[in-house]
Amino acid sequence: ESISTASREMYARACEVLPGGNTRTGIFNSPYPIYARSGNGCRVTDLDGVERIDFLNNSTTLIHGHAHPEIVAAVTEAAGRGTCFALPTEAEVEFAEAVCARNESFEWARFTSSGTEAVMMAVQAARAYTGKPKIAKFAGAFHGAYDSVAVNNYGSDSLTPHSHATGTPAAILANTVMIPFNDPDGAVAILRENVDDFACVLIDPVPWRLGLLPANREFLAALRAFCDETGVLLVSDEISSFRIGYHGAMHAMGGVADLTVLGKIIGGGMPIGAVTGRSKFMSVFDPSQGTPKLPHSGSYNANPVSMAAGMASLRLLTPEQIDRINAMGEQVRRELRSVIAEEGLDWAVNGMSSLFRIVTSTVPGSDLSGPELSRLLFQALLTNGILIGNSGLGCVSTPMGQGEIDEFAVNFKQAVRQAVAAARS
Ligand SMILES: Cc1ncc(COP(=O)(O)O)c(/C=N\OC[C@H]2NC(=O)[C@@H](CON)NC2=O)c1O
Repeated sequence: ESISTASREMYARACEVLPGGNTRTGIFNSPYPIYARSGNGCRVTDLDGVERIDFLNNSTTLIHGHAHPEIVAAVTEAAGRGTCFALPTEAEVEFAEAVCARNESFEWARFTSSGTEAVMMAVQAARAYTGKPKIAKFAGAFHGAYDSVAVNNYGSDSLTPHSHATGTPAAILANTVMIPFNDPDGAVAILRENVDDFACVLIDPVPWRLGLLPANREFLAALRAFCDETGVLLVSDEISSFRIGYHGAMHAMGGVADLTVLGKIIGGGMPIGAVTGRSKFMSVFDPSQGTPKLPHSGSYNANPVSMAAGMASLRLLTPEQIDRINAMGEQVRRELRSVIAEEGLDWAVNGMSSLFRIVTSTVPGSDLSGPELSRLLFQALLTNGILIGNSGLGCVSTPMGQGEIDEFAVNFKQAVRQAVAAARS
């Protein structure tokens, strides 16, 4: 049934000028997406004026929700003094100081306008520093649209490289090696097969496309030991997982990376990406000693509006706030699990800290499994006042309180029943 008349009409209009009316694959939903009109705190309103609690927060970007007054004030003030310059600004230095203060391995930082670009620059920095061509990534893990890493990034554990970007040259796939997650012996054995060709290992310590299950400490220790022994760089992509602790995901799990990629929450809702890490590796970007090994420009790199929004976002993200949303995240996972148990379903609710992911049945052949059921659940939640990702991804934001969690639990029960009924009809 039509969830939103205005969105359906807007979608028809969009299809005249955008491929499939879309400009971001991850948020396309058939028969048409719901269009946002506005957001305020932890609630988002669509073109029909329907309000929902936003447990997706732009795929976990908006850790302080929509239109946080301090972030809006910072953006407005910065924009009023000029949105971008072909000159560096104090805002870039101040924000780099704030980012580097988050983790002792963040000696130098560098900014981009998206996480995808930051992953690309981190991989290129590893290749520039080591002179080696190959990179290793985990089968199924998502790291954005850069073609060297957009390989096996939809959750499959296949170790055979395949790209979802049709037409990616074989030479790209030849330099991207798949290794198995949380399998120290399996991963290190594959790495040793081409040890002299590797620039880096790229890991998201809490890979949400792999079900949002964290890397275990032994696994991280095995990767660190391999990298220390061989000089292969360990690159931690914490674009989504940095929020799990004040010093980031690797730190929270006892690991140490050589380079760390950041994005999403550090930008306060404005376009952002960052590469951080040991100065010896980051030196490939340094132009002060002559032509850098790795030139990297970008018209909006470190633009003062993103810097100001990022400063406000990090300032608001105190250890106390992180502890509070992490406790709420634990409560959300507990509430959803009890609903699933009451309904007699074998679904899982994974995640840690303020992140969660609802994974429908993993029993092979179950009629209540797979992406189709996740989409039915997503649609049912939309008609029950809740927004989560179409793959079951969600997160808690700082404007939330007990009321939102209680409302989610009640509406989730209704949505689960509707989704199961629809799956069985
Ligand atoms: C670990 C990781 N690495 C790199 C990126 C890319 O950063 P971006 O260019 O700033 O989007 C991301 C970005 N986003 O992941 C979620 C993304 N992927 C998606 O498929 C959909 C998920 O919707 N449920 N929407 C999204 O925004 C990431 O999580």
